[in-house]
Amino acid sequence: MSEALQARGLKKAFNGVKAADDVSVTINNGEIVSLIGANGAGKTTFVNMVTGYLRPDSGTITAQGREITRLKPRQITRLGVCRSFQIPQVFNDLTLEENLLVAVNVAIRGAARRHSPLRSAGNRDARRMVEEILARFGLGGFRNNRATEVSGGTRKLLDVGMATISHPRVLLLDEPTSGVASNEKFAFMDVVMNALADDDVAVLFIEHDMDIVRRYAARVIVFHEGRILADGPTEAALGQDDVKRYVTGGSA
Ligand SMILES: Nc1ncnc2c1ncn2[C@@H]1O[C@H](COP(=O)(O)OP(=O)(O)OP(=O)(O)O)[C@@H](O)[C@H]1O
Repeated sequence: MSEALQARGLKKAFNGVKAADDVSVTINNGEIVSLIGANGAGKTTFVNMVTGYLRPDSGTITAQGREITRLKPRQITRLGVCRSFQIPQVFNDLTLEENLLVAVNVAIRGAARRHSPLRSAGNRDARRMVEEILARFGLGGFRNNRATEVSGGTRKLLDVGMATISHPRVLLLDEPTSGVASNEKFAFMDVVMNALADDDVAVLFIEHDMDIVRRYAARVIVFHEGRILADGPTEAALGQDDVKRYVTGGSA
């Protein structure tokens, strides 16, 4: 099956404000998709619903053909839909290596209760997994630094690395480049995309910087007032008149 994620007719209102108003999206395996839209357009609401942090008022969500609509975040993670947050969810007082060890052990413990190659992983496997992520995300040189001692970009790489521990089929990144210095953004995204390139993982990332969107996304989904204004190949979507008018201000 090529469908990694399918959302159908998602609706969510907060005190009468329609944060999602009949949102339907299908994402295929291996697609790199950017979610864009003005502040309050409904991007994070969509990501929160897909990852179980918010329950839609109506609509359905499936991942690899399996319904996940009412599952808890941890259950959804175990089914291969993982995320990073706008603010990195890392332990500031731990080193990068220790942060990864904690995350790997949580993943292994979760896997013990289901059919997963991680189920029988022991301490040595945990160490190997940590080494693999340190290498894949170019973090080896910072392994003994605490999370507070490294740059915003490095902390974000750690966060994204932690989100990939169980080799997700769908990875949602909420503003991955926020908090990354502007002169580091492209290098940061290069590392992230290279690290994910071999996994055939579908990547959805929320982004406000159209230079980043153009460079890394093959497809763009444009949110506006809780609805999807455009969904298609990057240049076609960004070139749409209403997208220029309501979202990119004609600059894209
Ligand atoms: N927990 C909540 N309680 C009340 N209103 C909310 C909540 N979450 C989102 N909203 C509202 O839903 C709408 C969509 O918000 P959402 O955060 O999804 O937008 P966004 O596109 O991610 O914006 P941003 O780019 O600013 O992060 C906004 O009007 C917002 O105020």
